Amino acid sequence: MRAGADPWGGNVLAEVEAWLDKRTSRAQDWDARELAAAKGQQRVTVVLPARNEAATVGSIVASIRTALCEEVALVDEIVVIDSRSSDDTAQVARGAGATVYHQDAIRPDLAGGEGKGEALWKSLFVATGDILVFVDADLLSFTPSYVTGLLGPLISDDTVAYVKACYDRPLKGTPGQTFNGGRVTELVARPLLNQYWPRLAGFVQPLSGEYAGRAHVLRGLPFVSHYGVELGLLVDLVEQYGLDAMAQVDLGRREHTNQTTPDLGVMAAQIQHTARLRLVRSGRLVEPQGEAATTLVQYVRSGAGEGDYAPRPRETAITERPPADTLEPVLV
Ligand SMILES: O=c1ccn([C@@H]2O[C@H](COP(=O)(O)OP(=O)(O)O)[C@@H](O)[C@H]2O)c(=O)[nH]1
Ligand SMILES: O=C(O)[C@@H](COP(=O)(O)O)O[C@H]1O[C@H](CO)[C@@H](O)[C@H](O)[C@H]1O
Repeated sequence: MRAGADPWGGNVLAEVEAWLDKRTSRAQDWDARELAAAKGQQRVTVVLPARNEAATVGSIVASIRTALCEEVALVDEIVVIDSRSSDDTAQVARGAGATVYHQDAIRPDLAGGEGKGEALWKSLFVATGDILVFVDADLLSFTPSYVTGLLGPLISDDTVAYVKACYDRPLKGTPGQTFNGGRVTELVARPLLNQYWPRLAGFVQPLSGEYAGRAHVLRGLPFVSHYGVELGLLVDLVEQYGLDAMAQVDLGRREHTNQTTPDLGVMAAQIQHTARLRLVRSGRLVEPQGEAATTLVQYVRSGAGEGDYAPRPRETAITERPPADTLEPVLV
């Protein structure tokens, strides 16, 4: 982050200001061929969690395979975790060159996990990379520079454990805007992080679905289910490894298949539950009256007549998987 005079005006911690200068880079700062030469014996796995992404997963996988496996030997493995898709995500991903696993077929002895966080946690049991790069499978703006940029800080600096993407996030239907996307980021995650974890206030896109980390670090962390996974990882990483072990890379622009606002309401609740449970765990919040409600009642027109609405209860409870390294391996 190239700052002139202090643009922050003392509004962020001095540690964050220094971190932004030291640990922020851009995708164009990193060259795939130079990284391929520099990575040495380290293996790189790109993991795509995918639920009903047949329309987009194939082009993302093919783009990575062509540019970063065939043309430049930077990526060693492309894994797609089929997260209970009802379309032909798995077939499309396999046809594009990915190794596809169904999330419930990985460690079936460990039943009961749900959502994106479960898909990512299960990937830890099958990905063979020393460095894992996570990329959403619904991206409409993907380029191989997303992967190269995320790998740059990790391959070039052993003291970096985790790298998060940042980018402009336009939202369909609001031309000319660059920050209307990331609605849950702007309305829920960023306020929560600024209030309770100000050391994380330097992450421009704390919920971005593109990030990378050292596999042994990720296997030592719990994974929150559903959409709590990104916030949970950020909080646990800064508390266990410190801010200086984390970096962010500007990938330019990110467009993806946007969910509806009510569906993002469920995501928001899951993220709020994640933050609340981290605050309770650290003793910063006391819940005298027991658990917070996990049913979110939304409303739809009942169709019966003016003013008639039907409640639409949505479950927002989260669970958490323990660090993968704490589990006994199973003999197959
Ligand atoms: O239960 C789930 C929910 C989501 N995803 C994947 O996680 C990524 C991000 O999810 P989504 O696009 O729903 O979130 P958004 O980007 O809209 O916030 C996408 O590749 C999804 O296919 C998944 O693997 N399992
Ligand atoms: O950043 C956000 O607010 C949400 C929703 O983005 P949009 O409002 O649909 O652009 O998207 C992210 O959040 C999820 C929860 O952490 C991540 O899993 C997604 O990968 C990410 O796209």
